[in-house]
Amino acid sequence: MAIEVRGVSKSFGRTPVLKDVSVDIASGSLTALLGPSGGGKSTLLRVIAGLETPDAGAVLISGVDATRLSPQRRNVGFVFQHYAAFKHMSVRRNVAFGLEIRKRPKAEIQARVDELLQLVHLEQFADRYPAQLSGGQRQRMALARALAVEPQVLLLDEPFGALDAQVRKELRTWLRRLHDEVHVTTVFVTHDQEEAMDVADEIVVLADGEVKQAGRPQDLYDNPASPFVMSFLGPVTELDGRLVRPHDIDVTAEPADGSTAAVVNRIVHLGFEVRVELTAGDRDVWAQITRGAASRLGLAPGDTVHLRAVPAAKSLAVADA
Ligand SMILES: Nc1ncnc2c1ncn2[C@@H]1O[C@H](COP(=O)(O)OP(=O)(O)OP(=O)(O)O)[C@@H](O)[C@H]1O
Repeated sequence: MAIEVRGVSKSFGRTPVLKDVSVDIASGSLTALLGPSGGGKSTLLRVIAGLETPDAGAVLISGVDATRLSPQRRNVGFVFQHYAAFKHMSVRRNVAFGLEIRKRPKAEIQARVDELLQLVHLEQFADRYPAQLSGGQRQRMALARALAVEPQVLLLDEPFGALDAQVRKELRTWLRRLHDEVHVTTVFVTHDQEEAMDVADEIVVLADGEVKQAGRPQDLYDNPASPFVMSFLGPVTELDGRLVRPHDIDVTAEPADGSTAAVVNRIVHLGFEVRVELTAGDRDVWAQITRGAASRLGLAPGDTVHLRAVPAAKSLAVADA
């Protein structure tokens, strides 16, 4: 179901946390709310869920004004970072919980829970207790529980935030696949741009309570609306007063039209790529080049080289920051 957030504002005391926020979330999409800590992501998610009431503006779910509806009546599933499972209940009972309180017939519950456990690859753990699962398995159980009642919308607040990097990566791939199977409109909060780029169809960049930009990951990366978005979505460096992506800088031994001389300080080999740290005038700058390019140039600290942004490079004036 599509979600429309229209002109939502919310303050806690005198502090505005959401300022006239409007967001369109397409039906069946997987959308990331991405931004720095304290930017208002969780608050926006809670407003969509009905756990917070906005001071102004509206939330429409599937075209219906849900602003004054209780969370229960919005038909949303919710998963938090520190998911609280029922410790004394088996995985199966945890997943069944929402269906049991809705007094669904036993056979239906059993069939649905089996299907969900399969979907989240926990069928062999059905009779374990939450304490006997790994963190990643517990989060998958939380997702199965949220999906059990067939929500129209799934809202995930840093669902993998507390897990280590490797498990996070596995779970986000898994979430993407799950979403491709069930297509429930999903919004997840993250402060990790790589996670957002990897998983989401759409990214909404939220900072200081405002939507800084929204769009497809590649579009935001290639055409950031501001230096803030550009630096939030990937590495940047400054060359001649402009922000550019370090992989968009050409490093040459000889000067070229419009190039800037720079002195090599340090060369860092990062597997396939090489990070070259330099000083141009009184400014630090870095370029990311391939191993092949680095060895062709025969770079060494103290060398003077010449830098130029490649012709198609996206760059923004630093003064806009
Ligand atoms: N119930 C509340 N009462 C008072 N202030 C709050 C409340 N909830 C959130 N805030 C404040 O609102 C601001 C935005 O918080 P929010 O949790 O929405 O940000 P966030 O982008 O999700 O950050 P994080 O990534 O750290 O979770 C913060 O400054 C926070 O301290």
